[in-house]
Amino acid sequence: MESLIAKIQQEAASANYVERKKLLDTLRDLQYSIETPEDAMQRVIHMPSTVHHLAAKHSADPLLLGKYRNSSSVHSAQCAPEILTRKTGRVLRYLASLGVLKEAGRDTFTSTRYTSNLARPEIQAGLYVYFDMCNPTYQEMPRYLAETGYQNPTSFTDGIFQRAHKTDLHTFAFVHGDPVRSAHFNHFMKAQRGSQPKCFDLYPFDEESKGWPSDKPLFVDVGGGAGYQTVSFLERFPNLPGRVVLQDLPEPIEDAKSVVPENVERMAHNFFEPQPVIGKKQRKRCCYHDWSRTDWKTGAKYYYLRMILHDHTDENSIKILSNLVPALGEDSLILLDEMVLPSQRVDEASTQHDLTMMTFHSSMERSEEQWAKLVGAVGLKIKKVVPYAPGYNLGVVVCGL
Ligand SMILES: C[S@@+](CC[C@H](N)C(=O)[O-])C[C@H]1O[C@@H](n2cnc3c(N)ncnc32)[C@H](O)[C@@H]1O
Repeated sequence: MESLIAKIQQEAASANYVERKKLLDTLRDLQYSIETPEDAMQRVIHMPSTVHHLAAKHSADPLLLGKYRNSSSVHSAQCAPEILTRKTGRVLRYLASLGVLKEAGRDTFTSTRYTSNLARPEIQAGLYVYFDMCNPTYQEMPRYLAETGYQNPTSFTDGIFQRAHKTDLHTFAFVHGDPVRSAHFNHFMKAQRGSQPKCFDLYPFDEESKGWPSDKPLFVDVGGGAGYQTVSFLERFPNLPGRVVLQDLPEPIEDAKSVVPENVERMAHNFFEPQPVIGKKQRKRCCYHDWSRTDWKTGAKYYYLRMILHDHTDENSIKILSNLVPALGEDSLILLDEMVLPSQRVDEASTQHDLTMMTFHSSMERSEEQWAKLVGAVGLKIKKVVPYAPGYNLGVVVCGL
């Protein structure tokens, strides 16, 4: 057994990220293949809430995970007497049984890799979002689907989320209407796909924007949240010419103050309204003496939308895209940084994201065929699709006129 474990650890240490994911999937399947029915049931019935609950809701965050955050190596923590009451002692024991902590000896717990992974602030924010907002939607889902005849939900204001949270607000109005929820959600976006490759590693932004005038908008992060992607873009390409603009609803734009550098233009903008960043207007010369009367919009080079349209039904996505199309110039591109699902054998994480989209927003993750149909509906063409994290089905769907 020891040599088997050592061999697997060795494999993991030398694996690239695709191989590592394959290894994780294989180990999971191996675990399932040796479970009894009761083992499977016990794991499943506790899956959605316990770790989230402990890590996100009660004192577990500051007292437990926070305490072990920096203790990935030899640090061993004698638990403070106040959290070694019978009740919290039972919680620690439970977390240790899940591998979240390691029980090194009587009343002594040390961290594991799992501890420090969960203790990262942006991951804590994600656990909070799932515990606070997602899990109730999963509990509501069976009832909602039964009542609506197992149709795909499509309502923005009367979907599973609204029934679960007893609100008629659309999801983002609900989220940003509460400062604590809004802050957690915005921070959670940093964790989303945080350790996977980024499109900025692969997409040829530098090549494509050679010669772009420095007074024109280069990169507009539409619905960019608190700006974590804008920051990644600038870290990867600090010297590209042109303006960089971050747009979102007022609350994330406020949060972005402490995230993005000062040279980023922060702009509150509702993407259901016309895109205001259209660059300079120029007059187009048709022939030697004749200047056309028509103003020629130059548009920004990139309108970048990461994980935006997956939050929306086709109907609303068409509205969002329609508000971008008039801003486009000949050289403009809309970059949809999204999942591009394969037509079969979709992996666990992607199907989980898809179901979260269903319960949160009545929306979905899409395949390339679905993307083509969607952008085609507003007269756009897919120019290319650039996959950048194949194991996770992430890609940039590049669209233009
Ligand atoms: C899934 S998050 C993605 C955030 C960011 N693009 C990222 O990848 O980190 C969706 C974002 O859309 C924003 N959003 C929702 N409705 C919006 C609207 N009507 N106008 C502008 N932004 C909106 C939310 O505030 C949120 O920041």
